Amino acid sequence: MPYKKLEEYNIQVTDDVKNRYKSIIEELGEDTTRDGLLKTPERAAKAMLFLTQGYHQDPVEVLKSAMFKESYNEMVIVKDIELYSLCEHHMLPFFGKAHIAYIPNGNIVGLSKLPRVVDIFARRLQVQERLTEGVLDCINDTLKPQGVAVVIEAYHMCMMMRGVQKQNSVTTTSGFRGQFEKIETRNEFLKLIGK
Ligand SMILES: Nc1nc2c(ncn2[C@@H]2O[C@H](COP(=O)(O)OP(=O)(O)OP(=O)(O)O)[C@@H](O)[C@H]2O)c(=O)[nH]1
Ligand SMILES: [Zn+2]
Repeated sequence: MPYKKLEEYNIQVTDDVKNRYKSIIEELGEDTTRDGLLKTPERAAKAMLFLTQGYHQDPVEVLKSAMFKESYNEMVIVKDIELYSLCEHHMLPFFGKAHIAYIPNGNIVGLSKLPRVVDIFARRLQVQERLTEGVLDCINDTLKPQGVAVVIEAYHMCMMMRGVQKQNSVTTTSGFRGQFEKIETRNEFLKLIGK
């Protein structure tokens, strides 16, 4: 699929999706002809298409579009990348931060591309574990660095608003490849992100 910048993404809402949202709202007991709800099926459909636009975007293309030959071979860290995703079990948001590090192996990548890759994987129906591995493997396979590390910390609305109703529990997932499999490199990264 061709690489488009997120802001250029053209979202099409079909009447079919709109009508399905309308039926759901009516099933919930609401009146879809009242003023406030008239445009809600369309708005909801648009919002959901926005939140799942990652299915139409290629993270490999994003990384390849800004890879530069450089001899720098120390750790590069982009931390505190905010992320918003949807859990695939309840289609409720989970949100938090991603921290990414890599050690180049001849190529560096445009820094903004790392948050873009996070967004592409986050804007799909996800579990936090697969989101973490998706970002990790994409960077590892495309950039082929000496090592890559990804840590994600997130709050899950399905555990906050419903279900067990725990407001303060944070889920942390992580993945390490290459040099970061060595304990001292991993510890340096964790120290630099404040963990
Ligand atoms: N591993 C993992 N689990 C998740 C994630 N997001 C949501 N879940 C969990 O997915 C599970 C789905 O379990 P089910 O028992 O089928 O669903 P449920 O009856 O709604 O479960 P409760 O949330 O416990 O009420 C729940 O335990 C959620 O907390 C995630 O990113 N990773
Ligand atoms: Zn859930």
